[in-house]
Amino acid sequence: MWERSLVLSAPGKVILHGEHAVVHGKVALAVALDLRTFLHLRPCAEGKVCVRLPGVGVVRSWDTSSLQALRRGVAADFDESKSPSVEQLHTLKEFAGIAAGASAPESLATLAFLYMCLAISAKYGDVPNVDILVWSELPTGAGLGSSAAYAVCLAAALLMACRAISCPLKEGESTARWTEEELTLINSWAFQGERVIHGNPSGVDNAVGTWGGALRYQSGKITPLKRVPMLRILLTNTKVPRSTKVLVAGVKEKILKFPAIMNPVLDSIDAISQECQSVLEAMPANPSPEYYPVLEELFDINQHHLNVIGVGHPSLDRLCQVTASHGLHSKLTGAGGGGCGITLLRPDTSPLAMEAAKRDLCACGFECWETNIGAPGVTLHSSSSLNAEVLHALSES
Ligand SMILES: Nc1ncnc2c1ncn2[C@@H]1O[C@H](COP(=O)(O)OP(=O)(O)O)[C@@H](O)[C@H]1O
Ligand SMILES: C[C@@](O)(CCOP(=O)(O)O)CC(=O)O
Ligand SMILES: [Mg+2]
Repeated sequence: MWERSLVLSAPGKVILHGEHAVVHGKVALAVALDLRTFLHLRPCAEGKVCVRLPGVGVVRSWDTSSLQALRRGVAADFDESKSPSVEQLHTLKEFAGIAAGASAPESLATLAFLYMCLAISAKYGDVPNVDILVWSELPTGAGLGSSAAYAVCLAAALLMACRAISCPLKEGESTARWTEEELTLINSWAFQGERVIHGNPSGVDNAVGTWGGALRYQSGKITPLKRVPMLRILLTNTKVPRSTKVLVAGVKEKILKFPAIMNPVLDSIDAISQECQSVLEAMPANPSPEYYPVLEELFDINQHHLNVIGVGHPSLDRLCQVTASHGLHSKLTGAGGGGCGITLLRPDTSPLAMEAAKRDLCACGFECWETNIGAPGVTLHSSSSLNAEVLHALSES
């Protein structure tokens, strides 16, 4: 029963190779991050739907009856396989008092919530009386898939609230996950949320948020990587804000303008992803340094390609230069245009060299930290399993 208060979470992701190209049908390799978005779901007694999104400054509530009426007005063709239409989004914006062209984080987050709440409830029953709080360990709009983690959490919570999926947590268990079939449903609704936020997402980010681990993604086909070695990755946030939607649209424009020039670049990125997959799957769990020169060269080549397709940024160039001065190789990750870069750390990278690189990156105003990759996908938590930080966020709400 979901009637009790529940917490669920979904991870962010790092794209190793294939960002942007994956929107155009090429292969991407992506891994789940150990930074997560959390959602607290509880029933709202007074016939209301309440949503609090402290990360983007949203506190909204609506009467369930007004959402029900709104749904009747726009619901006819809600389906997890259909893109949200311009008309539907227009109606929802008017209802929520969001300006037509608004692209601010709070507007997109509210719109995604409203769309998913109405669409999921239209398919599975009445608009549920829910109180939803979402908070995240992920920086927003930095290339680590915060939009997908948000959409995956919303999809799982709303599907549970509408009883379209089970509440898999058994008495005495600290965490639980859903069946493959239920995860497929969560993923397809999360993709709709990503569509509201991104316009034209590939689906790789919500796939990682749903399934976790490390996977290859191409045109909706999700294949877990056979073997993933212990890769050490340094993540650096340049803190330069950017919008995935705008960057993805810019790449499309460039491809349309120069197809003969841009398509070979996308093919080359595809080949990089495939080459990287072969290397990773051939590597032992604790790889020796001899595997690294190829991985490093693939990072360098892809970073040049991403500049060619127009998603670089001076802050990312700086990041690459600084790490190169310490013998380390980096590329942007996610949509680029600022946001985060990843740096491959070798097994023989000395702690001293890494500290020096970190110090120089911080001196540029960047924030950096070492990450663990391959985290689990969307997960339901018992309150006893939540760590102190999560409990603190809950108690503050
Ligand atoms: N914790 C959150 N709460 C509400 N909305 C969020 C949250 N995290 C992300 N979002 C939504 O996702 C958008 C950022 O998505 P995007 O530009 O794709 O960047 P990224 O996915 O790389 O973080 C935000 O503008 C906001 O609408
Ligand atoms: C650029 C892209 O490949 C990844 C975007 O990731 P993010 O939103 O920047 O975390 C777009 C997509 O795959 O939908
Ligand atoms: Mg995103």
